[in-house]
Amino acid sequence: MGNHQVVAFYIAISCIAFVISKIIISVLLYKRWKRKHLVYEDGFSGGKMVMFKSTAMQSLKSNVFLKKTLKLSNKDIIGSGGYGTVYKLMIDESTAFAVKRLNRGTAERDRGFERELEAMGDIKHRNIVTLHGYYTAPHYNLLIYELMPNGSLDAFLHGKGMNKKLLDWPSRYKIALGAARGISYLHHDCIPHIIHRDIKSSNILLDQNMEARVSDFGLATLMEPDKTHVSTFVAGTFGYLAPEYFDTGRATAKGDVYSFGVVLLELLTGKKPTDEEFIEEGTKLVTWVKTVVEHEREEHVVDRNLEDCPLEEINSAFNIATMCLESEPSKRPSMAEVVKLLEQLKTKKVVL
Ligand SMILES: Nc1ncnc2c1ncn2[C@@H]1O[C@H](COP(=O)(O)OP(=O)(O)OP(=O)(O)O)[C@@H](O)[C@H]1O
Repeated sequence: MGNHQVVAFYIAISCIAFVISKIIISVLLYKRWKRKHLVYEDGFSGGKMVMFKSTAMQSLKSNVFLKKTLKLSNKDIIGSGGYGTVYKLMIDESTAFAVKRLNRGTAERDRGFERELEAMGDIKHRNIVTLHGYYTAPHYNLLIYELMPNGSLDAFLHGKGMNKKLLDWPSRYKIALGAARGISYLHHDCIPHIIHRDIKSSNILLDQNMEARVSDFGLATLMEPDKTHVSTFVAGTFGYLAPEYFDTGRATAKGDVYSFGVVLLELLTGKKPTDEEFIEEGTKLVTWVKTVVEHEREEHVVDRNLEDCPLEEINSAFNIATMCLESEPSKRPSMAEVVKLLEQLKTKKVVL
């Protein structure tokens, strides 16, 4: 064999080895995926259900689950948002799930579904709602979550009639700290890091122990490790959006910090950032509170139901909110720092 033939032989061997190794890796990855997921094809509607294996799902019979999911109707609705309707799926006396239906049709809706799967697929954290699986059919998609029996923080604080319930300061503090821990996990511990982009009180759900769980990842954006921002179309909810995001469309972790600051103000004042009273006056909850805090008159904005609570703690919480709401993003603390500040507030190590 001449020199050229030897080189060609080695190149051919390397190529074949490369292709075989790729095939083996793909098969192993697929096997791993199959081990973690249960897939049910529904021949009737042309849909496919994928459930993530977990202890909660272990005892469920696939056909019962699929049948009940497909039978959901208006009487099962427990909430609705701009992107979809949420249903309560009762499997038996002791097992229930929340199912969010997203109608297909626009690219943006399909993207929201994909984003939610990309961001939530592998997340397990006590302050983030667990996604148990999904169903995809030609005209709609379903996301299957853990059911949060106490609904959303928004309904607790601003619900009408029976839905509005009184929350004392220890409960509000626990919710603030839990939500901060959930967002901090997304920002600092997930690889790639995740920016939520729609932190607000209706996306903070409450479990049976009134522990906060961050939900709704329909706008979430994964961050490449070397990036500090992602340019997107401006989305989210008026009243919670950071000013720089509104102006430039650059989504950063500091934008979530700002939105968290608004939620903290909501917990302290009991006021809704999207209240007509603010919109009519052409102002915002943030501007109103900042002016009052500057004059050290926090007691004028504190929710009446918190009037008998430790003033020192309330004032420190106001100061943490003010830090999160700095107009200059670099002056805002990171979510990890916010968690520390909130923890120190209770142990009284911090005087802000
Ligand atoms: N896992 C869940 N358990 C219990 N209730 C839920 C769950 N997920 C959502 N909900 C209820 O459904 C409501 C609507 O949720 P959804 O995420 O669709 O909309 P939103 O966050 O209120 O608004 P938007 O999607 O427009 O930002 C929530 O406010 C909550 O009351």
